[in-house]
Amino acid sequence: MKIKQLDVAVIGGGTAGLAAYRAAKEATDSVAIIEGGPFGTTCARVGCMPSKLLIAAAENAHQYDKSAAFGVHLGKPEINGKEVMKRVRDERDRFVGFVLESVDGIPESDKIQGYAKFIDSNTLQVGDDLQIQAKRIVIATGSRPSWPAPWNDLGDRLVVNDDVFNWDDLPESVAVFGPGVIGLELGQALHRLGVKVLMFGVGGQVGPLTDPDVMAYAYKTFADEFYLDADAKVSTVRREGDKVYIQYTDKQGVEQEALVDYLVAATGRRPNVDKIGLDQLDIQLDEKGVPLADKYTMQTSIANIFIAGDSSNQIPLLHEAADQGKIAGHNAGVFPDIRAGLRRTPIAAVFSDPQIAMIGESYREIEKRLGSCGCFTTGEVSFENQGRSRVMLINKGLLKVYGENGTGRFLGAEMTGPNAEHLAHLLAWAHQSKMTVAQMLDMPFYHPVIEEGVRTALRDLNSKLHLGPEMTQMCMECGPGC
Ligand SMILES: Cc1cc2nc3c(=O)[nH]c(=O)nc-3n(C[C@H](O)[C@H](O)[C@H](O)COP(=O)(O)OP(=O)(O)OC[C@H]3O[C@@H](n4cnc5c(N)ncnc54)[C@H](O)[C@@H]3O)c2cc1C
Ligand SMILES: NC(=O)c1ccc[n+]([C@@H]2O[C@H](COP(=O)([O-])OP(=O)(O)OC[C@H]3O[C@@H](n4cnc5c(N)ncnc54)[C@H](O)[C@@H]3O)[C@@H](O)[C@H]2O)c1
Repeated sequence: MKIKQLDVAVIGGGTAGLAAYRAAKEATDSVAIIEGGPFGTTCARVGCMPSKLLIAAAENAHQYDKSAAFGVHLGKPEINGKEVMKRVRDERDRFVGFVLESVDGIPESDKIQGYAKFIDSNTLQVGDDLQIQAKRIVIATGSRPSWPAPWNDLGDRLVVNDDVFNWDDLPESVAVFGPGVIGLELGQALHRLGVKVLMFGVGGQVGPLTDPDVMAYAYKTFADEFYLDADAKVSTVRREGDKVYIQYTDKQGVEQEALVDYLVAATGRRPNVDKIGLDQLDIQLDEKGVPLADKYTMQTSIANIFIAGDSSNQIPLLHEAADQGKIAGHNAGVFPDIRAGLRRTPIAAVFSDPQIAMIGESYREIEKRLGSCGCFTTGEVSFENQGRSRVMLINKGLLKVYGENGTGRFLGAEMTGPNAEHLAHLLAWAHQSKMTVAQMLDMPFYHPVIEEGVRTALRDLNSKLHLGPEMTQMCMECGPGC
């Protein structure tokens, strides 16, 4: 058995692991990163980037549906599935290439290929013939898709996001299970690219939303475009030849049968911490078996072990993985003199159409914290009559903004609607700056822009907080349709 001594060992060479490696390296030269699979990151290989590439193709195909309303008749698009998937794969490979270039810049002696498992809180077994003795360890092992075990009988007809981005061609039909973030993004994109899509959820949940009004709006909008039952009653799922047979009761209560090419499982992801030997450690775990960690230091209940990224089960998003990795790596490097790192205002965007965004505290969190004392108020705007959105024919959406009674502090927002990815940044920056609703309204707003919709929601909120004047409907002082 080969023994390697290190100050810091980072398990996992994804976004969080690479950030942790770099941060730890600033404090000590004795750092290594252990990767069990290929380098390249989930984001670039099978996550953020290929999903946005597929969506970009779908948005282009969708222009055809929209243009006639402007009097512009483009003709029915011919969608070449092979070309669509080739661009997705080629561009995906470019993004992976950029990551690999940066990994190439890491000295070979700092990179260890193999799957790591804890033997004790300072020792890792990597493969059969290497043991690493590390003073500090960062767990950055990411997450993987999870699905109900009986679906394994579908064999290669059961696919997850990783498989979709490797397709050579588009299939004719799919059933997407899980109208969460991945399900909505992939399912709607496939639908717009001409694939027949059935989408099934459980319990009525749509996307990551927690505000019931915004969720109901989003549900109706997506269900108007393709078959979506967010609280589906599916009685049979089985393989039939090269197809998947599905029996379900539709939203009208009628028994239906469908044969589709694939079942796309988008039923959530689980942190990769179940096979890394945590049972060898006396470490505190949450109800899902994930090590508990301080959100500001990323330190677990074992002082020399840190965790970052999707494996921490905190906020499974790319920028959070990078931030957490930096914090965990820095603290592993300077241990025991650890520091609280910067945690930014939460921001999340779903790249569906209309997009979905959440900023700051969610409605559910605010309701739990302030609901019983009646200490918060909600303002809202519908984008249906919002001027700029109507001009562009993207006038679908609802934005709800939440403010604290008395102080007028902006607490958070949930929305589905046009340009949500951009509006979310405005709102998140205001939230992180701890602005009040009145201060946000002091900021400039151009005309005619979609941001004027945000101003309407903030005015509504300020008025309901009894901090601003009554709302004037159809006010003309800032231009038509503001
Ligand atoms: C389809 C999809 C779309 C997404 N879109 C977005 C988006 O638009 N915006 C956004 O912010 N986020 C998005 N995400 C989420 C984002 O991709 C993740 O939050 C982020 O990539 C997590 O990074 P990570 O470093 O924690 O994990 P990873 O990048 O997965 O890295 C973990 C690494 O650890 C390795 N590993 C695991 N176990 C071991 C072990 N025992 N030993 C050694 N190595 C090990 C793995 O091989 C892997 O390389 C998306 C995710 C998916 C799946
Ligand atoms: N745009 C983005 O930022 C982006 C895009 C994709 C993924 N992500 C990240 O990846 C994470 C995982 O995404 P996800 O979509 O897999 O998880 P998710 O938790 O967002 O959605 C899973 C959905 O599946 C449903 N579900 C669970 N079991 C089911 C079953 N048996 N049948 C039908 N539906 C079922 C759940 O109710 C939920 O709606 C997200 O939380 C997000 O952090 C982010």
